Amino acid sequence: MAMEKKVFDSEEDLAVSLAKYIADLSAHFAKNRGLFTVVLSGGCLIECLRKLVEPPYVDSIDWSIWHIFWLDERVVPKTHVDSNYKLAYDGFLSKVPIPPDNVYAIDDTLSAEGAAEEYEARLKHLVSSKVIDISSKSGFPKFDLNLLGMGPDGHVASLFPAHPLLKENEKWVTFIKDSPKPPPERITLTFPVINSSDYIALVVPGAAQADAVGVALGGGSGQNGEALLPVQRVAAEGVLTWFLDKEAASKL
Ligand SMILES: O=C1O[C@H](COP(=O)(O)O)[C@@H](O)[C@H](O)[C@H]1O
Repeated sequence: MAMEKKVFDSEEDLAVSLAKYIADLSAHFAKNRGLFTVVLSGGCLIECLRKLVEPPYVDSIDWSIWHIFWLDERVVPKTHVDSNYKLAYDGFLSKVPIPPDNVYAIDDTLSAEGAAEEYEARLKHLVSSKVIDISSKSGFPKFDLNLLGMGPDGHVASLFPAHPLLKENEKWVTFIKDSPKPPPERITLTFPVINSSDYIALVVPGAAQADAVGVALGGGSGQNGEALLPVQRVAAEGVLTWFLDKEAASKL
């Protein structure tokens, strides 16, 4: 796997560079695949996408090829303030002409178990219809671009430090009922799926994440060499790019 680290003077500069990175990948996949599968997380990520919904990108990107998925979701209605769908819709999806049929939200009418099973079944169907590729290396679904955030404790998606779900290596989608960060019930893609992505952007602005960035990029590990933080388990089949501002990078 190739890994790049970009550190920006400000969160504004990070957002500008992230928009160009995503627009370039969209053009690349438009040319090579005719489709662009993009996974969104919640949290700060959506705010960092704000330059994509402005000129020149809002008018120059071919939004018709985009297919949108969620990295994780909270078990709440789509209208709830904690919903990652609502966050993405309000801040991004409502501002760009992605075809509504290409937006694959996690079902908010089901239990955590039910929603995870239903999303995995939907992903399998989309693999059969060739919207999503399968990784020839891992056998798991391979998204074109996975846009990840990271919490101050180093969690990514709804995969938290020292939680047994970190080691899930069969399911594509799973659920958690004891998330240390509220709300407790969530649905999440698993590490084998995340790590089969062609491109991953780890978008981490702000001083609150500095300690975790310091451990992750400083190579900190536990007694038996195991990763201390969930974010240290992130890898991409293609390229993993860290987008940091100088506050987030202050402990490097
Ligand atoms: O709970 C969550 O947290 C992570 C990180 O959020 P951030 O606000 O620290 O960026 C987020 O990526 C995930 O999607 C979300 O459900």
